[in-house]
Amino acid sequence: MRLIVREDSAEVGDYIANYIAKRINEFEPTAEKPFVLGLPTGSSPIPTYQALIKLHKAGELSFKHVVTFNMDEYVGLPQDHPESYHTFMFKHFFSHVDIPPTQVNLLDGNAEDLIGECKAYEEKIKKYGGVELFLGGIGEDGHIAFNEPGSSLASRTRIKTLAYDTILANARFFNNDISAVPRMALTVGVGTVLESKEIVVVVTGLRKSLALSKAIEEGVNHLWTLSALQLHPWALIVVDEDATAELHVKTVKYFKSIERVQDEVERTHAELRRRNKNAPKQVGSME
Ligand SMILES: N[C@@H]1[C@@H](O)[C@H](O)[C@@H](COP(=O)(O)O)O[C@@H]1O
Repeated sequence: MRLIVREDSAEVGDYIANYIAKRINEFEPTAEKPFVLGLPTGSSPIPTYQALIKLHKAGELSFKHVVTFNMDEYVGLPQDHPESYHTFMFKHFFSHVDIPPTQVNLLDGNAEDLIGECKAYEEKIKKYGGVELFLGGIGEDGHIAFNEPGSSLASRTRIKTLAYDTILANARFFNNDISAVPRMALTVGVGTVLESKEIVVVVTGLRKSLALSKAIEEGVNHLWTLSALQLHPWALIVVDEDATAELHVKTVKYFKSIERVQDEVERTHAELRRRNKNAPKQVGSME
């Protein structure tokens, strides 16, 4: 696992957007071989979406051959409700880029057969050959998507009852009216996320600092579902300084030093490739 620390949420957003853009561009997606991208909602990924939109408007990134799968959606909230994740995604991202709406996948929290909806979602992901990169955010209790504490680390897309803490945390989006927050959601499982080729998670703000320390400084534990990332071969967490508040100074210094060494290695390789086109493209990884 890699941890990248940036000064604030705007820098985190820029870092992740550039990272995703590089992955998509290197993949060279086509209609036959689209790039499959998993996406989250929440306030933390908004700077990433803004930075991705900027890259798109600058002509550096296209979503024409990108297929997206969102992580989760509330159950029972009308699709056009201002706080549905469907509305969120179009408002903050999809409406500003060139992704064809037919390539956007969101769970339908109003489906008559919710279990069937979850099953079909998993099947559709499989049909595309799996998710290439899953971008995620976390809740204060360390949940990834809506995989609340105690979720099976092998869980798949399913209906989930929300933890009371999450209902409280999300009440800010419903005029602080706790009773207006849906009690259930459809969410991809921890197992679904772990199956993607690569995972990138955004963690910003002091509120998330305890969850971050539990997830990376302690063992894999279903009470902090983000910790399951430790089992993944290619996981990256990008955080701001505030989110590191509960980490040991040693941990932060360690991950910062790895980033410095990796930058140096990449610069050396870029220089080698400039001088000798036959130099190997791959440099060592940091996972
Ligand atoms: N289900 C979503 C999560 O997927 C998201 O990560 C979390 C964080 O939201 P925020 O970034 O606003 O703190 O919100 C909800 O709980």
